[in-house]
Amino acid sequence: MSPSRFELDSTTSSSATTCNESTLNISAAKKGPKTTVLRNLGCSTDTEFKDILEKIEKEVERRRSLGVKSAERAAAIKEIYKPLHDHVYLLHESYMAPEFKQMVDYCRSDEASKEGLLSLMQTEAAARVFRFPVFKKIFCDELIEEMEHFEQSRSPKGRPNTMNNYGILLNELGFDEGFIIPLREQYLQPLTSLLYHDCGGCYLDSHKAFMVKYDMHEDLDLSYHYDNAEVTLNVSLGKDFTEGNLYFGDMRQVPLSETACTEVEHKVTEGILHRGQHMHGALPISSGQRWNLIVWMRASQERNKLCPMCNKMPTLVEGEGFADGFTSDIGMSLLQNV
Ligand SMILES: O=C(O)CCC(=O)C(=O)O
Ligand SMILES: [Fe+2]
Repeated sequence: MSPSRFELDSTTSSSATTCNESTLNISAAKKGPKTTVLRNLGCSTDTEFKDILEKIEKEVERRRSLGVKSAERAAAIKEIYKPLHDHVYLLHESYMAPEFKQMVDYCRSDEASKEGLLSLMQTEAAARVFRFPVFKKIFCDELIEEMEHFEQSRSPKGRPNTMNNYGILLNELGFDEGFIIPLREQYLQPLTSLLYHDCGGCYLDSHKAFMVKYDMHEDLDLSYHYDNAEVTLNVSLGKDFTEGNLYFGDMRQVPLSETACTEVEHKVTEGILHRGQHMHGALPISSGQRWNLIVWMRASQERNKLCPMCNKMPTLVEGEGFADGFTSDIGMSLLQNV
């Protein structure tokens, strides 16, 4: 039986901790040390406090309802959406680049070692950032066609996160069972076990998968950030575009002043594998349209101990589907007693 999945209680994670508690009593909060964050952000008058607290409450509510809204969209999509290419929802080896299959076969073999795998890979593009062919071009084209068909449909659309306004959440379309789960379990985990054994690569047990899309008239780039993931796969699917390379800095724990960034070219059909906590961003495209498949892979064994987003012991509430990839065997009451 698989354990239930949990998400972060957004009312108590990172900056929301201070802010949510402040909502209880603005005047009292203004006197306490917990408002330092808001003060440092320039909040000093009653009106400013009230405004910011309203915004925070709205954001907390938005995050709390994400799972339920997503499940509602998934149900509506199942009901009304007619796929263009049914076959792209089921992972098949014929979609994969031969180099990728060779790497996976090697990793599944008894003599597999990290050094052996590295010798099969094209490059280590930056520190522990690996680039290699994943899919055949024909499959990449069909997957984009399916996304465009979906985008044009009247189905509701879930966007991946606040930084990405035009991407598509793949679980809502029904990609998890037949495509992303087998890709993660049978093909990616053999690689990540060797490459990222120190950050959960051996026991990735859930994910969040989505498409990102950049276009001259829409989003052009993605700011510097880290992922809510232990390990991330990012596959360039097309279409034709210029520029839009990825860049990588250092792990998020390293101060920006001590970080030099490395630009990594990302070619269509190739995947880039990196640690979720490795800071990165996407440079603006200068023409065309760029689509990427992003799989944020999670290891509950890692994140149950330390939340990768706020670097604290997580405080959890029960969530829909994979939620944020946390699990619990000890029951909600204990988890919420923080
Ligand atoms: O656009 C890209 O290639 C990067 C996307 C990314 O880093 C993300 O969605 O987390
Ligand atoms: Fe990212």
